[in-house]
Amino acid sequence: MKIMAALSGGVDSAVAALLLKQQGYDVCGAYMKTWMNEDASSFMGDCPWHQDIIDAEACAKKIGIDFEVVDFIKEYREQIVEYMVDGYKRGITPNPDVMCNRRMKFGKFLDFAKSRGCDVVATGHYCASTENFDGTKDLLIGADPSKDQSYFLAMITQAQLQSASFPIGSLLKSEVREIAKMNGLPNCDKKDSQGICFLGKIKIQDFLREFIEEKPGDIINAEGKTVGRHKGLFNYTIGQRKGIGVPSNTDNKNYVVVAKDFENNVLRIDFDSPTQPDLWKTEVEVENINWINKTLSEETEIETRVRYRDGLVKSKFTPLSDGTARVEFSEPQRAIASGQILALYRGNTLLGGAVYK
Ligand SMILES: Nc1ncnc2c1ncn2[C@@H]1O[C@H](COP(=O)(O)OP(=O)(O)OP(=O)(O)O)[C@@H](O)[C@H]1O
Repeated sequence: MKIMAALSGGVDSAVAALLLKQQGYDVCGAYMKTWMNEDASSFMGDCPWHQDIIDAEACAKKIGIDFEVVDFIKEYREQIVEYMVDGYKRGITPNPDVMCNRRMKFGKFLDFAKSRGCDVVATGHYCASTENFDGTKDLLIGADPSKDQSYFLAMITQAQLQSASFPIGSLLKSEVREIAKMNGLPNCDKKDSQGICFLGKIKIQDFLREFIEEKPGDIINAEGKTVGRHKGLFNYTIGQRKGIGVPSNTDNKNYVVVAKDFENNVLRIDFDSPTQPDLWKTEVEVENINWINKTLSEETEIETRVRYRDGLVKSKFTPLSDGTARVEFSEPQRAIASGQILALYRGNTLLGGAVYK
């Protein structure tokens, strides 16, 4: 079996490649050049990708595997950047990191790996997979609770999982760094990447401003009174407290964004309280449901993760006749935005994902 390691220049993917090599697999490595690398550099200024390629190549050399840089700039623009900009233009909140796994890393990049004679793509994600008796695979939560990245894989398919390897999923981050140090990987002290993978330190609003015309409109409070002007709805997130620009007229109560009324170009705000019905939801509808292995076609008690950094919540999943589903949470969940991803779990197993309607 030949494996292509997706090397980002970071320590996690370098250790993933190293472990596979040490286990005796035939491994090669590649860095995926995304849209950020060229198109965006004009308005994003200094980007760390030059260093990432240098680091990825230096690690490959140290591990003793072939390395190449693949140009996916056009594909990334079509598959991820356009999906994201288009979503914000329609008033929803897309999730480019989740889509990057489905469409790029285990989509275009996997196709490329196959064209190079590889059967599997290995990444440095903190998650794991196991094989069942019937040959299907399940995707499991990573062993390091503070690093688990299974959420980002909620929209991958069984076929993609069959061609995926997650060599560091059973390790803690501290162990990964230790392995990198012990084996002299040149990036062993490199800081972890943060934020949306292709934006790095750039604020999403600054990025979107390049593509979406800012349409100012009214800010309306719970009594229906216009209390200010917003700068364009894409600049705001449900649940946001800071930067609304409307001072609170009541002691000890702060305004929060509770809804983005896209049709009327209105930003709705209210006081932040656990009983605010737009802000706190015990029930949501989801669409575009993806099952990684088995489909749940009946009402089932499962766990869900509302967003990446959140814990698991006990939930009742009820499929509806039109391919959508209703999800009832055991306790209210804050600031759910349409277009974002709800990850579906049972115990340690990631069942799949769905998009908030
Ligand atoms: N530009 C890239 N080229 C190739 N593979 C990539 C690239 N960016 C990310 N990956 C792969 O996807 C995995 C998860 O990406 P993420 O951006 O979350 O990195 P990470 O968790 O910080 O890991 P790392 O330390 O390897 O950068 C990486 O471990 C790597 O295998």
